[in-house]
Amino acid sequence: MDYVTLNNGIKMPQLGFGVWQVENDEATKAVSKALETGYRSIDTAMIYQNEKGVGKAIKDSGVPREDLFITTKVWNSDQGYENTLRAFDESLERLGLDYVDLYLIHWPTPEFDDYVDTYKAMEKLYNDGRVKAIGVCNFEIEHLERILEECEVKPVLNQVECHPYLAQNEMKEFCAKHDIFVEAWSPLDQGGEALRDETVNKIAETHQKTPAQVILRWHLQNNTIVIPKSVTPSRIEENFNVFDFELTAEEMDGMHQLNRNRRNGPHPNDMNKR
Ligand SMILES: NC(=O)C1=CN([C@@H]2O[C@H](COP(=O)(O)OP(=O)(O)OC[C@H]3O[C@@H](n4cnc5c(N)ncnc54)[C@H](OP(=O)(O)O)[C@@H]3O)[C@@H](O)[C@H]2O)C=CC1
Ligand SMILES: O=C1CO[C@H](CO)[C@@H](O)[C@@H]1O
Repeated sequence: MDYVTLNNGIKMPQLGFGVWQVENDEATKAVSKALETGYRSIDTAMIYQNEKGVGKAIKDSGVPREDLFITTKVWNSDQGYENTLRAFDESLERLGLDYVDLYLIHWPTPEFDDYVDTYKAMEKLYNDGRVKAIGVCNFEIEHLERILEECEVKPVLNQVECHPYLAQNEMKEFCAKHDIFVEAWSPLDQGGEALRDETVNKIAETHQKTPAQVILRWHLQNNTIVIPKSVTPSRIEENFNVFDFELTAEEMDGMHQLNRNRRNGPHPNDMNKR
């Protein structure tokens, strides 16, 4: 397992495990399998409604708390200073933890213009030692610039949709300049088209690996943090088994050519649902 060092000195596994669209009981099973396999970073959110199931797997696993890296997120309807503090307490209780490693704003919802207040509540949680790191999701460069100008604690990462068909090159460049990691959500294109891509499949054949492993390797070699989701035990293992091969510069270049700026999720400026 490779770790990255975030801009506040905290270490985070570069490969983690996502649990969107997994209900509590199934989340307990999937996270238990992931922890057994060796994953140490789990990505959930209040809106996934599975923090309890995730918490149960953590508790049952017996893995020491300090070896785990647990991420959850404040949902759109909980934004604002006081709401965020309350939502955080509720998430912590559902998870059965006394701190989380990373707390993220789920969407900027720019029409409501309260992500700066939300972030300031997260700074309080950070300064009080209740979260080890804070960051954002789905922020555009203009949103990040406001946080960098108006707040004191730099976000450690921006979690955005990213896969070979949505490479996020501009965001990667901006984040690298500011010592902020990009974390890829839907890193496997939600199990869709990118896994069937001809270039990806040819590279997979060369290395005797699967298309998913090749895509995860591309993310890792781009210095991106990844959180693939699966409820299938064999895929949970497959997605973890990506540290014994490397893509060549030429293969990386071939993968970079696949970008077509094609999203599965909404554009962040269009996500203003509360
Ligand atoms: N901040 C945000 O706004 C968002 C964050 N996220 C986070 O990112 C995580 C990952 O993104 P997600 O959208 O779930 O999509 P992923 O790109 O991780 O793809 C998950 C899908 O791919 C399938 N899959 C997994 N591994 C393989 C494999 N090796 N071969 C073939 N198919 C595979 C899974 O099927 P199966 O489970 O049946 O095995 C599932 O259908 C989420 O779970 C969540 O934690 C996601 C969306 C938005
Ligand atoms: O993480 C995510 C998955 O769930 C949400 C919807 O329920 C999405 O909006 C979000 O991007």
